[in-house]
Amino acid sequence: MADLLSDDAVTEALRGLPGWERDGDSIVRTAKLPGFTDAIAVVDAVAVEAEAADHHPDIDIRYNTLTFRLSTHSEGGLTAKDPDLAGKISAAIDARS
Ligand SMILES: C[C@H](O)[C@H](O)[C@H]1CNC2=NC(N)=NC(=O)C2=N1
Repeated sequence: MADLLSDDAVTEALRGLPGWERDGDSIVRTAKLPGFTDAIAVVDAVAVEAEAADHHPDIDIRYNTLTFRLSTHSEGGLTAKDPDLAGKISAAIDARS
């Protein structure tokens, strides 16, 4: 169980997450990597983080461009789990950009 974030809390969290935007009940980031294998390496690193957090992003893979979408399905919106994992996804992107 995790509490839904207020609109202000979401705005505040996104201030510390460059590249992430709110889309309704989700936060979303698209990132272009140098190539396909870099993109897959990011997905692989994110899979490890997602399993550790028991929190899983929707991932769209288009050649070297990844789109991550985060929402807490069990709560029907955004909780602290979403910006937490967003930060880890951004670190995985930065490490391979
Ligand atoms: C049973 C398991 O803990 C749940 O299904 C987890 C798994 N991963 C999840 N991921 C996301 N994004 N939202 C959830 O509510 C969620 N629930």
